[in-house]
Amino acid sequence: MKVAVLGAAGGIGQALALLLKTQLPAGSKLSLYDIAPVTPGVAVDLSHIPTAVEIKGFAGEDPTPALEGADVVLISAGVARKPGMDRSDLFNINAGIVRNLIEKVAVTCPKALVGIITNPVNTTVAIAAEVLKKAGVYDKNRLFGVTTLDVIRSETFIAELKGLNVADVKVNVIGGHSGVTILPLLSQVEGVTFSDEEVASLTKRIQNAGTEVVEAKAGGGSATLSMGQAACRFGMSLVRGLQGEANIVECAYVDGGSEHAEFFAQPVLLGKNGIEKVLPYGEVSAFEANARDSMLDTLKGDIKLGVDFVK
Ligand SMILES: NC(=O)c1ccc[n+]([C@@H]2O[C@H](COP(=O)([O-])OP(=O)(O)OC[C@H]3O[C@@H](n4cnc5c(N)ncnc54)[C@H](O)[C@@H]3O)[C@@H](O)[C@H]2O)c1
Ligand SMILES: O=C(O)C[C@H](O)C(=O)O
Repeated sequence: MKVAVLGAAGGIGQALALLLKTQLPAGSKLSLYDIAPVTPGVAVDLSHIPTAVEIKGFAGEDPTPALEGADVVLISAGVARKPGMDRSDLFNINAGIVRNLIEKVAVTCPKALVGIITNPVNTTVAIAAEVLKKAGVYDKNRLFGVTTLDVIRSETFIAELKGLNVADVKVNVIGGHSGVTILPLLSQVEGVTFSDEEVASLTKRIQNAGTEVVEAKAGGGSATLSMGQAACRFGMSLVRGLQGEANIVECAYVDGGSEHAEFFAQPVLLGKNGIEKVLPYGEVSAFEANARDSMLDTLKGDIKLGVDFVK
């Protein structure tokens, strides 16, 4: 099993690489790539951790050596928000970065499962899909926008509010990954009830949680450590699915034939070929149905921006 992290010298990349070095199955290979010259050094640093995961780091303009033979590629390369910015403000820089990296993925490891972390996810995933289509290697079951941070935030905040053991809290988060497009399905959480006020305020907190971190870091970036954990959880789920483990389900932003939009975050069953099955997200409350329908213009606009960028 080989996992490549692109953007590996960054805040997310380093945290993710550390977690993968300690959690990937014995015998795995972990390859780190970033334009930053420090990247081989990051790999040397991590290589001193005693796990049976072989790690190599690559810097420079060409990610090809890091991508050769990769089964899973996780991409966090690009710039992060500062206070006052929206995720869409990152489009101008990150769109080109994702396009260029995916062009290399298409040539070097077209069968890899690709998880896109780089924002704006609603748009960068559409960019990746168009690039892969252009190269003739698009497989909708192998491309994912990583929305796991919305899921772990929801689990954490629900457990805090209701005094639950966070390990017992499971929640689907559907839609996309920005503002109103993030929709936690609180009505489905087992063993708790929420008042209307709690639903409204908790939904808002989950939707604005990225901004909560951006403001707290006061110009020093956005979520990196919680995102490293979220990306590791998602990456490990991809790996476990590839290894044939049963019942691996995660919410992700995928081209899953949704009736709502070309890309939509919802639960998917993972397996040896990526998505084995797109799962229904279940019954929703009137509040959730309204929030879902109201987000669609925004989400479709975000997707169109990505499609038009490549066309
Ligand atoms: N999906 C999510 O839930 C989520 C959560 C948090 C952050 N993000 C996004 O992830 C991205 C990275 O955030 P971060 O905090 O790690 O930023 P960061 O600035 O700490 O790291 C980004 C890294 O990307 C590298 N990079 C830039 N251009 C590159 C290229 N062409 N090839 C390879 N590497 C390149 C930089 O050198 C840097 O090391 C941002 O776009 C951020 O908005 C997404
Ligand atoms: O908010 C951001 O800009 C980063 C990330 O998308 C997050 O949700 O924390």
